[in-house]
Amino acid sequence: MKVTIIGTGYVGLVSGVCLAAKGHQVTCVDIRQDIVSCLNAGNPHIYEAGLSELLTQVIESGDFEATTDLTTALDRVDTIIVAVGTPSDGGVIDLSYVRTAVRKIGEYLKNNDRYISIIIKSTVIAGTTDTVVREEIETASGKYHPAFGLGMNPEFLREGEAIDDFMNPDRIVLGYEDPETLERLEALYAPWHVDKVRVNTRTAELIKYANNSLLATQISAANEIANFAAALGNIDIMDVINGVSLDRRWNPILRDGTRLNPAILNYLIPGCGFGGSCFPKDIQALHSQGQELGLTMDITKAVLNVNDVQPLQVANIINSHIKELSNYKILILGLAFKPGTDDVRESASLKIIDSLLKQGATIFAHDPIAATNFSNAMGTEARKITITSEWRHHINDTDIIVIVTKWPEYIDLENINLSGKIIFDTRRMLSIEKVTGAQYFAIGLRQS
Ligand SMILES: NC(=O)c1ccc[n+]([C@@H]2O[C@H](COP(=O)([O-])OP(=O)(O)OC[C@H]3O[C@@H](n4cnc5c(N)ncnc54)[C@H](O)[C@@H]3O)[C@@H](O)[C@H]2O)c1
Ligand SMILES: O=c1ccn([C@@H]2O[C@H](COP(=O)(O)OP(=O)(O)O[C@H]3O[C@H](CO)[C@@H](O)[C@H](O)[C@H]3O)[C@@H](O)[C@H]2O)c(=O)[nH]1
Repeated sequence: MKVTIIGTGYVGLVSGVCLAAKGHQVTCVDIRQDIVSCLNAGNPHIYEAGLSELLTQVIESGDFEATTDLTTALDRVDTIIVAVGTPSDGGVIDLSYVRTAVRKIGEYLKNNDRYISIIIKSTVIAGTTDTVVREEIETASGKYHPAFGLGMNPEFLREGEAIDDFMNPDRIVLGYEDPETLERLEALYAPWHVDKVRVNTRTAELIKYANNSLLATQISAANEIANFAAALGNIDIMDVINGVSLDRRWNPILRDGTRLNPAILNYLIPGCGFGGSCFPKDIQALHSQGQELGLTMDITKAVLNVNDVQPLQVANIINSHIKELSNYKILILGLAFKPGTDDVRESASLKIIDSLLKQGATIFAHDPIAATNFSNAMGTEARKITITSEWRHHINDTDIIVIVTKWPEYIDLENINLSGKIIFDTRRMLSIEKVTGAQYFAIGLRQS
């Protein structure tokens, strides 16, 4: 099947190469010529494990091409996927990229009588595809749905595991407003044999938000209890979480007496808050849409409130031992919002470094792949910190080491003599007993 994808970021590019690897002929469109040139040369502009190899493979098989030429890309296909960004504009979803992309499709349809299905993959608030998207296309084309098709196929990939998530999804949600579009979605995902959920587009949209919101709610709830444990003292929140997770409703006991160990139990680790390109903006968008509907959205608001201040726990906990940080050298390990990605959007490191700089600390910072993106995100403030590619060289020279991103290489800290230092493990990466000589700090742990 031939398919065009508009927007070639984390989602559009990963979807494009994976659909091509499954045998579809994919054209990816982006407005940025630099991205398109890199992709056609086989070089992804983002980091994802396995992406580079898969891109080379699908270019060589002739199943993948990138272009800035939307018209030619539309000439080739009857199915278009829209995967442009939907950032937050002061807490409200910014649909301008989606509007622009679908308006251009509408302008194309004005002079073209083929039946084209437009499928939104971008995360958009419930009711967007069957109102905003439909109206943009109708206004620009002068044609009315169902003269064209409308679908919504939310994406659930996690950065760092994006290829594997796309190739082996938990389920595929096929949102549709007309039977022809459902047929095309079925054909597109025919190579995948997993649970498929067939619903209208606004249900598909809300499945995406509910999924992210319920995960984020659990993170904030766990973080609040972690802060409680630390405030009371002499409790390690990990012992509490372990105790709770033996409830059979969290972790069922199988007939042979073993446990099911659901993935959520490895996922949920109290720390310095959720970041990334999705949770913060999506939870904000859900909150503001709920308020527009006249709802108070109290839980959603609380999830955001807890998360906003959670990175500041790092400075707070350090300050409970050291009041004045201006003579201290601090090494921040990890700048990406999570391991396996170079994405720094809403990374906890941004807030942690900002709070420590305000106290006059000297900051060294390391990330194996996200340092350049982080520097760009900090802007002129980046001049106030030293970004290093050799974190081990700075150990002797620093007083406090803060692990913010769980990059596997930082486990080496268990084998390094850290005498006299503070190690702050915000991701519970290290075994406390293996940290030699250092004072071990973590969220949800205050040893008396
Ligand atoms: N990043 C993730 O892990 C993830 C996972 C699931 C869903 N999503 C959702 O998918 C959407 C895309 O996210 P992303 O992280 O891939 O975004 P991104 O910012 O990485 O990529 C968006 C791309 O769209 C391009 N673009 C913008 N307007 C365009 C236009 N009119 N024509 C062609 N290209 C255009 C941009 O140049 C950019 O390359 C968002 O709605 C996001 O919420 C993201
Ligand atoms: O107990 C936890 C678990 C996660 N996080 C943080 O939560 C954020 C999100 O993590 P994760 O879900 O692994 O990464 P994303 O790549 O942002 O993926 C989420 O957002 C995507 C975009 O919507 C969805 O597609 C995925 O299903 C959803 O997991 C990261 O900052 C994590 O460090 C915590 O702070 N504590």
